Formats: sequence, structure tokens, C-alpha cells
Amino acid sequence: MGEPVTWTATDAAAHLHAPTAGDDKYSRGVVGVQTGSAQYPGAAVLGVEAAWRTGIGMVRYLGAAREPVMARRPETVTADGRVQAWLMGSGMDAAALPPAVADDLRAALAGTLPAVVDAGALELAVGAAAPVVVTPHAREHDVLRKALGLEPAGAGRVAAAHETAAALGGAVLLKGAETIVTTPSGWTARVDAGTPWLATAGTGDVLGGVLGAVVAGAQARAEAEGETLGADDLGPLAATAAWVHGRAGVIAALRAGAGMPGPITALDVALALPEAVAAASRH
Ligand SMILES: NC(=O)C1=CN([C@@H]2O[C@H](COP(=O)(O)OP(=O)(O)OC[C@H]3O[C@@H](n4cnc5c(N)ncnc54)[C@H](O)[C@@H]3O)[C@@H](O)[C@H]2O)[C@@H](O)CC1
Ligand SMILES: Nc1ncnc2c1ncn2[C@@H]1O[C@H](COP(=O)(O)OP(=O)(O)O)[C@@H](O)[C@H]1O
Repeated sequence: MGEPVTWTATDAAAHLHAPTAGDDKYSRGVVGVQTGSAQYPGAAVLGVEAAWRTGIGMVRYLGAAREPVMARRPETVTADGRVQAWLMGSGMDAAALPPAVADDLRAALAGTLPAVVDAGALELAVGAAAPVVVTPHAREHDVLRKALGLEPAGAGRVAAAHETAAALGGAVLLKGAETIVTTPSGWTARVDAGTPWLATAGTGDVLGGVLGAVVAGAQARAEAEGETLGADDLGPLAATAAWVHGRAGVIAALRAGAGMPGPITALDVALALPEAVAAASRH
């Protein structure tokens, strides 16, 4: 494992791309979203909102929370079709995945497009053919490690996250006050751009949407060059998403407290994403 780098605004800026005159909605990337459930419809709304507000050509929502998603974001497309990356698992309970949903997720993970795998889909990432980046919090990390035949992580978060990435063959974004991102080859970053005000329900679902949009955009650019992303490419993209999400949390908290940090909701974080993207782009 390499020495962890501390991810900065300048690093994030290098992985965020403003549209140009030559772009159209497809060249900017389409993220296919399989999130939410009857139990957790809000997670789908949050992820879709976040993907749009990060900057993306199209969000294609194919999950079970179509009604609340469309009520909040009517620009979302719900017809099946071409995508450049998948976002899956937020707002899903692994123990209660309907078989048809599990089949759809497995089919995506058996493909070649990059996938952001969160919450209820994490264990399906084990053995995936697709390049994956998983986004567990501490407890989910231990559940994933168990599925990989590893012991609970313990105190050494960086080493444990890398061990998970190596065993999975995918990138790992381990959430917490400090976010760790690491890839199978050993590239590792620390991201602490956020605020403890982010410790509120649904902010992880927002992060999934940010990362889905960043990965779909990068895959669209790779495809234009006749290339495709691999698991190691997903590390810097995940660190960038964590930086943007953290900065959006800070912006939202300062806005909530009228200049002093104050309490925020996950939707507040999603609404602050354009300012966070713009803040990175100034570097
Ligand atoms: N509005 C919504 O629809 C929301 C849906 N959510 C979804 O709810 C599902 C379950 O989420 P959770 O895993 O948080 O489950 P729970 O909130 O049911 O928590 C289960 C257990 O996980 C542990 N845990 C939760 N968050 C942790 C953290 N950050 N670090 C360490 N341990 C933690 C706690 O011990 C907790 O008792 C996921 O699919 C998630 O995407 C949540 O994101 C909250 C908001
Ligand atoms: N104390 C904290 N300081 C900074 N960021 C935090 C803190 N606690 C949680 N976060 C961030 O908030 C998000 C919480 O995600 P997650 O645990 O998946 O919540 P949820 O499941 O409710 O969406 C992550 O991005 C995490 O890094």
C-alpha cells in the first residue's frame, strides 16, 4: 500500500469537468440508478438529486421509488436505455432484496460498466466482473469484510480498507469523519473536507449520487477515447466525490447557521453541491 495522499481542492478540480460547446447530454454521461425501496424511498430521492446537482448529462432512474423521485426531479428519465455507470444499493436492505431487483443488480455487476455499490448491494460486489467502488460506513465495512472472509476492521482503518480493496478487487471508499479511499493496487487517499454536521441520516445516499455522476462522466470521456475505466481509475474519482460532498456539507452548514456552522439535512447537502463543484473548479 502506498503512503496515503491528502485529497485537496486542486486534486478534485482535476477530476471535475465543466461542459464545453461540443458537449451534449450523452457525451457528459448517463448514470443508471438502482436505489431505494418501499422501506427507504427517500434514499433514492437524495441520490438522484445529488447526481443531478453534481453535473451530469442524464440520470436514468430504474429503481422502486419512481414516484417520489419524479415528484422531486421530473427531468429524471425512467425508461431503460444506455448508461455509462451504475449507482446501486442505497436505500436497499440486503436481507429484503426482491429477487427481481437482486437479478438486475447482479446483471449490472456482471457487465463491464463501472458501478458504485452502496448499502444493501455491498455484498453483491463480491466476485463482480464490473469495476466497482464500494461505499460502506464502518458497520457495512465489517459486513463486507465478513463476506470476503476477512476479520472485522478494528482500529487501523487505512490498512483495513486497503485489505478489503485487495480482497475485493475493487476500490473502497470507507465513510466516517475522515473518509479513506483505496484501490486494489494500493493507491490511497484521505479526505477530510467535511464537517461533523454531516453525521445525519441520508448524507451517505447523497454521496452515492455524487460519485455516480462523477464516475459516469469519467466513463463517458473514457469511451470517447475508445477506453473504459478500471477499478484503479475509480479511486481518484471516489476521493473527488468525497471532497465535493464534504465541501457541500461545510457550505450547507455555514448557510444554515448564517455564517456559523449550523444543523443541516441531507437534502441541504445536495442543494449545496453546485457551489462545492464551483469551489473546486476555482483551483
Ligand atoms: N431517508 C432514507 O431513505 C434513508 C435511507 N437510508 C438507508 O437505510 C439503509 C440502512 O442504513 P444503515 O446502515 O445506516 O442502517 P441503520 O440506520 O438501520 O443502522 C443499522 C446499524 O448500523 C450501524 N451504523 C449505522 N450507521 C453507521 C455508521 N455511519 N458507522 C458505523 N455504524 C453505523 C448502527 O450500529 C446501527 O444500529 C441503507 O439502505 C441506507 O441507504 C439511510 O441512508 C438513512 C436515510
Ligand atoms: N462525524 C463526521 N464528520 C464528518 N463527516 C461525517 C461524520 N459522520 C458521518 N460523516 C459523513 O456523512 C456520511 C454518512 O453516510 P452514511 O453513514 O452512509 O449515512 P446514511 O446511511 O444515513 O446516508 C458519510 O459521507 C460520512 O463520511
